Formats: sequence, structure tokens, C-alpha cells
Amino acid sequence: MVQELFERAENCLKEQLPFVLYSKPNDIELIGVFQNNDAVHKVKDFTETGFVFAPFDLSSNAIVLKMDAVEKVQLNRSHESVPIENNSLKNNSEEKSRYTKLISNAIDKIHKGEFNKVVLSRKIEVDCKDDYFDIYLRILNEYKNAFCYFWHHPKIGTWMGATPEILVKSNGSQFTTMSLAGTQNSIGDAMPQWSDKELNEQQLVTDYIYHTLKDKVISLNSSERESVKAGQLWHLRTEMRGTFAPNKFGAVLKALHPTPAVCGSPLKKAKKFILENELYKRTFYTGFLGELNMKSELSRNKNRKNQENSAYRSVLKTSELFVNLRCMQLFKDKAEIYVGGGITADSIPEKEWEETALKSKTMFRILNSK
Ligand SMILES: C=C(O[C@H]1C=CC=C(C(=O)O)[C@@H]1O)C(=O)O
Repeated sequence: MVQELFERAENCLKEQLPFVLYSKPNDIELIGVFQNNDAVHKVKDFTETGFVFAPFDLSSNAIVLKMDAVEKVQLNRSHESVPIENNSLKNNSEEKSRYTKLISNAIDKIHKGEFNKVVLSRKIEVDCKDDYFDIYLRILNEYKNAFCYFWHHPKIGTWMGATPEILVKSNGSQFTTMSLAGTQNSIGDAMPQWSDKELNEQQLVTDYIYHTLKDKVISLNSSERESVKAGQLWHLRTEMRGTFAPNKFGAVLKALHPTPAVCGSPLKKAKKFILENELYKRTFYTGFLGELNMKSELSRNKNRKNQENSAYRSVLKTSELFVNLRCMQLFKDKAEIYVGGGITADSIPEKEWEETALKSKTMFRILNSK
């Protein structure tokens, strides 16, 4: 039962032990991973097994929670959205002027040819005294097609989110990834009409992923671009599938992170601009998280009896990693919501500000505090 899993996690909070609760997009299962001590296990080379929580800037360590205990329960996600207080965002003109100046500065650099795209972001502080489990239940009920997580490590912090973006999903040597960019508010049942700015912004991500991966993998194919809904927002998405050589998952992962959906292009120049100009630390926002190198058995001949089967089984490694978007860090009496957006030559600072305000509603609207 969900309640029992929540109680187990609540005890971990009290006893200062790490845990993560998560549900995969459109899944009816809630998974709890519990580590039985408070050690911080740092990732060395992504060959580790566990639940990984990686920062945007991998010069800081990614952390892996050991799966000392794993519990799965069925999730009866209510069909009705939970009534959510209509929080109104405070109009912060000082912050708006700071952020729009930062965007104008980035657009100048793009016009001067220093880079083509950079993803800029900001952090919004909100008072929040709600029970963590009430908040997480609202996330689970509200964002059924997202990866919904509640991560806690007593020495690192507490994070929650509902992300629409897969970084990479692998099964043996097969993998899928996606290019997700372009944002529009959803209005009624209307399908979004995309502008050239949004189409180009997303195409740039697709091209980057394709060119970055193509020499590192055996095969790579792209699907048609489509419009997908994430909460109240529309995005443009292109899925890509391929195969990599044995033991090359770490190389694929390192090549993919960070994509221009969260950093920019060319990568190094955009990242330098972010680290020097955003003036706050993203920490785990726009990093990635999820199951790393889980072992699953592949049965090669389903007709054979169990006792004969061992010779026909092989162990596959699977990973399912998501980009840490539409997320927040929780503290005793407040939450910090992280939001950003892609800046290109065609960006208009005022509109980019509004886009971050829209994105902040994904977490903002499930917080009851004023
Ligand atoms: C950086 C974020 O979103 C990325 C993913 C989808 C669409 C995006 C955009 O339209 O700019 C961003 O690239 C965020 O939500 O904080």
C-alpha cells in the first residue's frame, strides 16, 4: 500500500536515512529504494548500480543510492485532479529586470557568434510548510505521464519533481533518447502552433544529439517530430533510438549530458556562460536521475522448462535516466523551484521571462502555501 511505503519513507526522514520514491511515466507502480546507512556513494564512472542523482555540472559528484531494500506498491492514481489552490506568482520586478538583462546579454553574445543557444535558468523561493508526503501525493496524481520522484539524502537534501524528459533509457545494448525543447502554454483542446524560433530551437537539440552520438554508437535513428504535453505545457519532441557496443553505456551517457535542452550549443561555450553568469548554483536541477545499471534476466526460449532454462538466460543491464526538470528543493519552511528556457537569436527577453513563470507553475500549483 502507498500509505505503508510513505510510512517507511517517513521513518527514514526521522532516522536521517537516504531514500527515493518514484513512479515512471504512465506507470501504476510506486517504487521505494532505501539505503540502510547515511553514506554518500559517489559515482566514479557510471558502471555503478543503484539510483543515481547527478548534478548539472559533473565536476561535482553524482551520487548513487544503494538499493539495500526495494519495495514496489500499486498506485491507484485518482482520475480526478486533486483540487489545487490557485497560487498566484508574486510579481517580482527586481528579479524580472535582473533575469531579462541576463537574457539580453546572452542574445548579444549569440549575435556576436559566441554560441548559438544557451539555456538560462533561475530559482524561485516559495514559503512552504506542507507535509512532504502530501505534496508528493499531489505530484503523483497531477502528473501521471511524468517521472515523479521524491529523493532524500540527509547529507545532501530533499528534492521532488515531475520531469517530462528522458535523458537515456537502455536495455542491453539498445537505447532511446529524446530531444525535447520549445514550450507553449496549453489552452483548452487546441493543438499548439509552433513558431520558427521554437522549431529551430528544438531542431538544434536534435542535430546536436545526432552528431554527438553518431560516431560513438553502432546505429542511430530519429522519429518524426511531435508535440507532447507535460502538465499544462506543450513541448516539441523527437525520439531517437540506437544500439551501442558492449560496455559503452557510460560513454553514451557522458556524451549526452548536458544536452542543449538544458545547456546550449556549442556545449563548452554555453556551459561557461551559464557558470559565469547565472550567479547561482543549479546543483541537481538540469542534472539527471533514475535507475542505473539494473540487472534484468532475458529468457531466450520461453518454451523451455525452468530447470533447462538457465543455459538460455542472459543478464541484461537496463538504465532509465531522466533530466531533472520541473523540480524543487525542499527545506523546513520553504521550497526552491528551478526553471529555465532556451535562448536563441530570436528570443524576446520578456517572453522568456514569462516562459519560466509558466514552467514554475508545474511545482508551484501543487504547493498550498501562500
Ligand atoms: C530547462 C527547462 O526546460 C527545457 C526542456 C523543455 C523545453 C525547454 C524550452 O522550451 O526552453 C527547455 O529546453 C526547464 O523546464 O527548466
